[in-house]
Amino acid sequence: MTKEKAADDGIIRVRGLKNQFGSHVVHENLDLDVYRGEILGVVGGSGTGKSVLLRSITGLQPPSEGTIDVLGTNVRQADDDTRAALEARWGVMFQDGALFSSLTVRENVEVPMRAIEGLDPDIRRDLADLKISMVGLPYLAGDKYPSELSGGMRKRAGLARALALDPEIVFLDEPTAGLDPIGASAFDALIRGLSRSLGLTVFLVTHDLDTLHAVCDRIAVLAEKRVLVTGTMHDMSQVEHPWVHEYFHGPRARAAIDAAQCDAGRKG
Ligand SMILES: Nc1ncnc2c1ncn2[C@@H]1O[C@H](COP(=O)(O)OP(=O)(O)OP(=O)(O)O)[C@@H](O)[C@H]1O
Repeated sequence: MTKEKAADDGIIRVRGLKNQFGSHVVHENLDLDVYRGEILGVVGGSGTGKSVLLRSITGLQPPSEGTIDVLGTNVRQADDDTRAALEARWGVMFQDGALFSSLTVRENVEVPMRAIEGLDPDIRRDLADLKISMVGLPYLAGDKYPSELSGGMRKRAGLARALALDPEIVFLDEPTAGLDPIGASAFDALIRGLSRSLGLTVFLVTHDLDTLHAVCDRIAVLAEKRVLVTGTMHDMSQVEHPWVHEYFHGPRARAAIDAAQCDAGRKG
């Protein structure tokens, strides 16, 4: 996947985005393209506005300025019906899974499906169980409440809910945060496998260098209130900007490169 992708492959197109809270300008003149079928990793220092960007694209955080097109629809100008139809074509997984604590995992996954008129409850239940198994949770997890699950299982449940309506795009906010390294690698493999098998486009906010190596086709770096640079991991290693250089050449970056090479060696 390269920066020269054809414009009609663009599935998300952000132009001139501005987000401001009081006098605090988080984004200014931010442009970003996400291409169909790719896994885009969004990185940047703490407070650079990665989550705000995700929330702007998904309509949860109305920006001060700019245009946001998703799947050919201008998100900011869409009427309620158009927005509802659009929201059915994407799924969002928030950091903590954002599950309803009073519902079982299966009931949580069924929540987005309740918007489908005339869907038989038994079929809805079966579909929810299918999503639960797709994310690698044991069958019995469907009957459990979020509080009865480990952090990693809750994240998987959150992903199952994001996949409830067979979306074309999934937005993931720090999916591996708080997981141990083995759990994080397993989650990386799950994201990669689902993206490839379902043809999903993935917008993935992360701090996790291992995830960038293992999962992402392309990286977008947020700095100086905008998307400073986009490209492959290899492209990132050539960028001279101080934050980008430190992030992609620091001790953690070297450890992640060693781990990725080790993994490639095992597979090869
Ligand atoms: N609703 C809000 N009201 C006021 N300020 C906000 C609001 N949402 C976000 N911000 C501010 O916007 C900035 C960007 O926040 P955001 O959570 O997007 O950063 P981030 O890059 O995701 O950070 P981190 O990597 O630490 O999660 C922060 O300074 C935050 O305090």
